[in-house]
Amino acid sequence: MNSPAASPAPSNSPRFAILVAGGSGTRMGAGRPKQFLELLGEPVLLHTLRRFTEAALRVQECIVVLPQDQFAIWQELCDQHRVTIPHTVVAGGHSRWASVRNGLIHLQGLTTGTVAVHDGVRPLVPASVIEATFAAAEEHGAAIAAVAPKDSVRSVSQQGSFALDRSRLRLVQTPQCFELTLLQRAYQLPELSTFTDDASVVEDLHPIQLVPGDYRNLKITTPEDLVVAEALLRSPAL
Ligand SMILES: Nc1ccn([C@@H]2O[C@H](COP(=O)(O)OP(=O)(O)OP(=O)(O)O)[C@@H](O)[C@H]2O)c(=O)n1
Ligand SMILES: C[C@](O)(CO)[C@H](O)COP(=O)(O)O
Repeated sequence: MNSPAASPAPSNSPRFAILVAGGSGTRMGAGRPKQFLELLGEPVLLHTLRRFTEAALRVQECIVVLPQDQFAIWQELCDQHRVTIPHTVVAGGHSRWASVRNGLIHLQGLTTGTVAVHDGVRPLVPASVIEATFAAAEEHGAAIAAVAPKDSVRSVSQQGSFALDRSRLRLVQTPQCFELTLLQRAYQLPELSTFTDDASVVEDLHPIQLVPGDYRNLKITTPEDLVVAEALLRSPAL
């Protein structure tokens, strides 16, 4: 059931970011979790954290979600790279959903504000996309970044495959921003295997606004993504 659009948040309403980095990076197949692999000499997660701490974004607190057994590695990396960016580290869970929920537990008790959930392994997200997604969520309650597919798309089954109308499809990115109490309510519902992102957790409670994402905002998933990400980071346009 969809509830009516939230009333717009005031422009000084607090903003929070949950950066989920609790995964194990099986598709990357590297010796260490992909959030700690280096891009231009710095960990992927550090690039991501920096994106959310640009002053103009007014993010009050960044919560980094990591597997508990990786806290020490992250601390070592922060020491090694002299990281002074304030952030809170919270333990991850058995799935992305559980990691987001743990991030939200840290914000328990707060009743106002907007929260961005972002993959710790999307280090190239432009500040303009973060700002636009926060602003849309502050106006409408729930907003996510997405881009149109560039390739043709087919639906496959054991019977064969057929073409889909790509003009009706969008590829979903993060950040995904929500009015804090809406996201808290959505994450009190039971976990479903169909949840692949936060919009799928929220959509039965509230309509989701789509905000133009960015093709450079790739998710580091397989080894070639690292090569592309480094090339993009070197390009002056980002
Ligand atoms: N238990 C989990 C699983 C995933 N994530 C995070 O969710 C984001 C998107 O997930 P994905 O790219 O699938 O990361 P991994 O789960 O690490 O990768 P893989 O599926 O290849 O194992 C990543 O930032 C990942 O760290 C998380 O916080 N907690
Ligand atoms: C949240 C996400 O990045 C949006 O595209 C994506 O759904 C994560 O999926 P994954 O299966 O964890 O890679």
